[in-house]
Amino acid sequence: MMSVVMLLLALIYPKNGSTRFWAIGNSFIAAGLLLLGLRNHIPDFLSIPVSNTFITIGYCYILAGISVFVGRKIPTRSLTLVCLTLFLSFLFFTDFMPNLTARIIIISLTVSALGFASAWLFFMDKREDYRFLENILAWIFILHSCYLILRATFTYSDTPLSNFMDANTLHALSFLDVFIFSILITFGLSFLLNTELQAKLRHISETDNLTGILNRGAFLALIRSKADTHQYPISVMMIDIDHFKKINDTYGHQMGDTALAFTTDFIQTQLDETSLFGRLGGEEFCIALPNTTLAEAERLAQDLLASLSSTPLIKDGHAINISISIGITEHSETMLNIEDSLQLADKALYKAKEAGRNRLITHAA
Ligand SMILES: Nc1nc2c(ncn2[C@@H]2O[C@H](COP(=O)(O)OP(=O)(O)OP(=O)(O)O)[C@@H](O)[C@H]2O)c(=O)[nH]1
Repeated sequence: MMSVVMLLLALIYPKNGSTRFWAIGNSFIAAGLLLLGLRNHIPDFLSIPVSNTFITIGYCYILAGISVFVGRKIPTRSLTLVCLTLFLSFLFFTDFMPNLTARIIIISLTVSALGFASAWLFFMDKREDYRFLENILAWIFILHSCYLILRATFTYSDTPLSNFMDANTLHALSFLDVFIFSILITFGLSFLLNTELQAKLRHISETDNLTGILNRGAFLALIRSKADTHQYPISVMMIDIDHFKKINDTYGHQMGDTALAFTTDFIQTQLDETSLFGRLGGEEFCIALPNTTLAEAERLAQDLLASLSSTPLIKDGHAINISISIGITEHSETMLNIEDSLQLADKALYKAKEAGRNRLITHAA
């Protein structure tokens, strides 16, 4: 049933690489358990080596899906080696030296190792959006793996088993363990997909698709939240590209777009990670610098003006000089709201345009 859920998710999210791996993984585990349950009704080859290899392949696929999800390379070679080794050792302990105890220990330790590796991958993922769910999933894998180690240890110290179907409660509980594990993991992974989808939607709704920086709405929301957390003084820089219409008119709209992206990238390289940078619309941008005085912001603006005007955009055989005008103000505790400060910076920008462009004007309170 859980593999059907995963297959449905893979159909709903066809572009998501991890879902496909998880769906295939769950299907292999389900097929392996089915073959295992048909013991005494089908040839031993199918109900022992093949079934256990299927289960192992299933866990390998789940681990591969997690690797894709967390942005790591799939350890294809190691996983293939694990499956091959398990298959051959199961063949050996089924046909050449039948030994149920050895088989239980091998499958338990193999699956628990894959479980620990999966948990490790989740723990190593540092993305905040997924932290909570990934920790829960990691612990589900760890608990499942610990149970399997317990099973291997008991099997090793217990009297040798001759028939799996006559095995004690710990072995019988394995079916329950896999059942509960599959349910928890399927739900956990689908919640994770949902969180990923939400994060993608949020990113799309907050990002300006031409420049990749914050759009107007997201920028204003973020700057308001910085003001709420009292990261004073917050210096605000309103920036507008000079004679941008001329670039569009002379070189075409596409070159205009390139100039916007070029200017954005240029400015972004001059900012540190505490700065907020957004495109307010057209060729107008805004930078908010929390915990930055007016004097520090002015220094940064001067550097920007000087370096941008001496770095032409080179494209299609053209060298286009781009300059910007900047209006700056400082938002302090005594001011009513951040929108007023943005307006003051905008007025200063207007003055910079009037004064001849390619300059900065400060609005001092
Ligand atoms: N290529 C391109 N052009 C845009 C975009 N958004 C706005 N524009 C154009 O930007 C131009 C802005 O022109 P103006 O507001 O007259 O300003 P300007 O030519 O930069 O002159 P000043 O600001 O006074 O220096 C308009 O022609 C808009 O059509 C965009 O996303 N891509």
